[in-house]
Amino acid sequence: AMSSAAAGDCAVGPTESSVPLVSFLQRLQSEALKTFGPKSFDPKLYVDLPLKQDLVVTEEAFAKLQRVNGTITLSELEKFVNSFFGKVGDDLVYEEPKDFVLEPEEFLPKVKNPKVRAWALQVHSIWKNLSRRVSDDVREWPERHTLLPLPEPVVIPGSRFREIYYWDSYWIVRGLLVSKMYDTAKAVVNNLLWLIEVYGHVLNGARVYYSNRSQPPLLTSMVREIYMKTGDLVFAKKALPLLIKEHLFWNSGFHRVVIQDLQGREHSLSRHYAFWDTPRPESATIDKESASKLPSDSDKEAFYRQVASAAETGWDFSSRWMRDSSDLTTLSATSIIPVDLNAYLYKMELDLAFLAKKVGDATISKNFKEASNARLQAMTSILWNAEMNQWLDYWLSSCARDCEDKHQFDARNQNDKIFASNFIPLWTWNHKSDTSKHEIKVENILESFQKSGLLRDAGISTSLLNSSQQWDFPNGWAPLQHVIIEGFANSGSKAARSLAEDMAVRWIKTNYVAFVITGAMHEKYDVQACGKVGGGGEYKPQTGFGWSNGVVLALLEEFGWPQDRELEC
Ligand SMILES: OC[C@H]1O[C@H](O[C@H]2O[C@H](CO)[C@@H](O)[C@H](O)[C@H]2O)[C@H](O)[C@@H](O)[C@@H]1O
Repeated sequence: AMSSAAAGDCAVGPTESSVPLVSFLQRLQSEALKTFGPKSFDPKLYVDLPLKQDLVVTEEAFAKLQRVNGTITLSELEKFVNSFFGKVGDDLVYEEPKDFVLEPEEFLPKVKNPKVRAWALQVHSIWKNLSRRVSDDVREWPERHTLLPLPEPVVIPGSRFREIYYWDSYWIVRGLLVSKMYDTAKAVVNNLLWLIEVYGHVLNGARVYYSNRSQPPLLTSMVREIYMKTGDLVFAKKALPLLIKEHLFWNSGFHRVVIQDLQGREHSLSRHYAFWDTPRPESATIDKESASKLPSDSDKEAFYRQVASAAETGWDFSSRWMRDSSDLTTLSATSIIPVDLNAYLYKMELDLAFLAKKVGDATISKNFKEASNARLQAMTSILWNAEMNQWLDYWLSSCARDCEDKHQFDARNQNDKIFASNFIPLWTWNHKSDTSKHEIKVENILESFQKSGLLRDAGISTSLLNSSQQWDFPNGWAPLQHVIIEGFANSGSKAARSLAEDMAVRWIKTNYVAFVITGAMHEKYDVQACGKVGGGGEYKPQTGFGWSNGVVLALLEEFGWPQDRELEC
């Protein structure tokens, strides 16, 4: 057994170098922690501060600040921050979305209950609060900002997440489509496409310090959803080459892993891998503290890579990526072939085949259909577990000499712990073609889900273990509810559709009750009781909140709400 992330976890690899502005802001961040103390300290705030003057001038003034016993005094630091920086968040200015109307035409036609309609309209109106555009200052002085100069208006998750995020955007787009805000949805996507143009992949978020990694890849899904609603072929055509570039990012280099099955067939699957081996700038003080017990610099570097790679999974953090669920330094995200990532990539391949066909490129379409077939085979051979009737993450047993080496399949390496992600492939599953070929039966998956213990009074839990990390029990997250509900709803089974509706009702009710109690939509909820908000993890729970709003609207659109159904729990 390996005790730390360093042991054979494929953690030595390419790294990006930090830009001078981020290195300086990180120094400011660690000084600020000394001066202000840990109470209510959010390290991200410091790397988001916009500079008023050039870095050299700011650094000179910083070096001259007075210290007492090695610590900058409170008044000195406050004065310095006020004089040399704009307010955090000033780099993204409020922008009224042009396609927002108070009550869109044909809004949620299946919602018959007036109280639910009224609340849905309130949720819809939150898009106005979450809409921004990059300030002129960022365009004029990009080197003074960690925010990237995105070309079009954005919609943010909310609170400390004051920039665009990759996978959050999928559910934001789904919600915007329900709100008939097609131009705003296209603008969100155009920004993400711009990131591919500039960096070769979609970044975790639109800050320069997020460029070392991506997040769960759902951009083709966004383009496809928008195309389905608008029929805009020009939009789809423009997106296609960049989406193909993104596919290559996830299927080459350190993201690609080859595994040979017991019949000797080779399968290519993907994993998460960040190009980073130092603390995450937005959480550097926390990462350094976590790494402090590791013995050597190389152990620390390996740990930092695992931390950043776990952030790429979107599940930061979770016992899912840890060898010992009580010890964060055992994070080993690069040693796992994740079920959800490969399900999203399977969908990416199907989406690319679909979009290519629409724009008239039969060869590209055929190539991606073949790629999707190959991934389906790979997922069935390596990740599917026929006894448990669910897909399981696969642990890579060694890194061998380098990460390009072939791995040999060993059934004991499937992780038999229950996570919500074990059921995500159902979302991308074609119940007409995929089931018959592989003897994977929706009814069996449904039974295994019902027995799993994941479904609680107020939604689907992320896992069964309370590790105090935020992507574990008892937290329920909107994106996971949505893909599992949609997976069962569209699975072709009546029983599965009925469970899906039941889960949608639980989720909508808990969001509503928490909204009434707190006046806000939340980033995560506690699935143990209706109206309870989530917790755990390294930052204070946030409100806003992009994906929660999007999922409520999307579920209401799909299932509606009868006149006589209560909204309270
Ligand atoms: O600042 C800590 C981490 O915060 C982000 O992760 C969380 O919020 C994101 C925005 O809602 C969400 O996409 C992610 O799933 C959450 O875990 C950020 O993405 C991390 O990179 C960052 O280190």
